[in-house]
Amino acid sequence: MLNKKTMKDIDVKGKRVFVRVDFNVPMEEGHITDDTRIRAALPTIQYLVDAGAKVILASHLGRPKGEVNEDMRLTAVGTRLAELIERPVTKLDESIGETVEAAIAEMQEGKIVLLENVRFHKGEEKNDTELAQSFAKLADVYVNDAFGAAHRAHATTEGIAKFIPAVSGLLMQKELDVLGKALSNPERPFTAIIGGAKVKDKIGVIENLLEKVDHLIIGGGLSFTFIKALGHDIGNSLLEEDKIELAKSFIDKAKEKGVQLHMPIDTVVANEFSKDAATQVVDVDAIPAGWMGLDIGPKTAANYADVIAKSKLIIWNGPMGVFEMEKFANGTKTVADAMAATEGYTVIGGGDSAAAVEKFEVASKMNHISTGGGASLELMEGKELPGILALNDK
Ligand SMILES: Nc1ncnc2c1ncn2[C@@H]1O[C@H](COP(=O)(O)OP(=O)(O)O)[C@@H](O)[C@H]1O
Ligand SMILES: O=C(OP(=O)(O)O)[C@H](O)COP(=O)(O)O
Repeated sequence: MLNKKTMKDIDVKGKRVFVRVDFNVPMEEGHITDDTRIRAALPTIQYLVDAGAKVILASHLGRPKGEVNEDMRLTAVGTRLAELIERPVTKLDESIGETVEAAIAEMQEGKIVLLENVRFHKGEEKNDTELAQSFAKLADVYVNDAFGAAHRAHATTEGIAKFIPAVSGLLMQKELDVLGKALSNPERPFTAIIGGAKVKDKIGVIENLLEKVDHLIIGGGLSFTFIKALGHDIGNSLLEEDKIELAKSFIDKAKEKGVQLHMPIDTVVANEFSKDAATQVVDVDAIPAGWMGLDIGPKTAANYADVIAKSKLIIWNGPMGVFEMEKFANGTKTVADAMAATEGYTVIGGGDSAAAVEKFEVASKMNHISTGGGASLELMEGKELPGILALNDK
């Protein structure tokens, strides 16, 4: 990997170690529906515990926008972590301040404290220097193991590294090793599949991907901005109005670059966003007014499966539809099954795509399941991630 110091390059015994993890796990009604990200951080935490460090864990959960949000507390995460690591985890209700400092002052070697959601502070996402210093004050060393948030320059992912020695964790290293190898000289045909709902985050990524891939497959909520760009009505489907022109330019750029851009030709539409909605399959030029597209249609799914079958490297980020609801799960399932069956090297990026392959019981058939969606995409684009850049050089 990069020439950055890792946890193993430094002595952590007796030290207070601030570990930024990505415990941004999917939750439903207070319950964790997929604990992959917690499991993925266990080797780092176990290593530090065994080495006699005082382990201070910090993470975000969701997007609380700088305010305390009762539904986004890390309490359930702390409970699950304690079960998985088979040790007590002291979950605090704050991430900075006197109570936190007092709790840390009492810690013995090998003990684990979990701070509250760091995004309850406005300064976190703004990478506020004062907040970063408040975090830095809690510890002697900083370990960044939050690969999933490494593309964010926030106080706990970037700012803090300016104030105390900063190194990478084991998960961070593993992700960079595997993805780095796959991307440095990709086997071709190289296919990227982009779906999901974070249109704003992902649409820009597409431009850079057009420089790298042979096939680009578009699905999920994202695809409707493209369908609109082709001049079709999309009813109540997800739309990023101010990105329509950009989507048009991507369609042109794909032609110029000789990239095969695959977009939905049919879609499953619903009369409301609900698991009990009425549904019908229509071509993308026939979406009825008032209906919304919540999955790719069967013709589209079959096309995508063909492309996946003939690719040598496939990176998948974001589900093809609202796979959490059975009526809209087929497109994502077809793609997951095609990924499981292909002889190409398969990489899954992102919380929801990882959850989807778990749900469809094909996780063990994938070559690598990354804990980072946006982060793996940015890496794929050739961008340098701020959370990694900020770490100390070897
Ligand atoms: N057509 C669609 N309309 C609305 N939401 C969608 C659609 N397709 C997929 N989604 C939703 O997108 C979410 C995942 O998006 P995102 O967070 O971008 O993916 P990831 O976590 O894999 O990066 C899922 O919860 C899924 O229900
Ligand atoms: O879930 C995450 O990103 P991902 O959905 O792109 O994998 C990370 O925890 C980052 O979260 P953010 O996109 O709210 O900064």
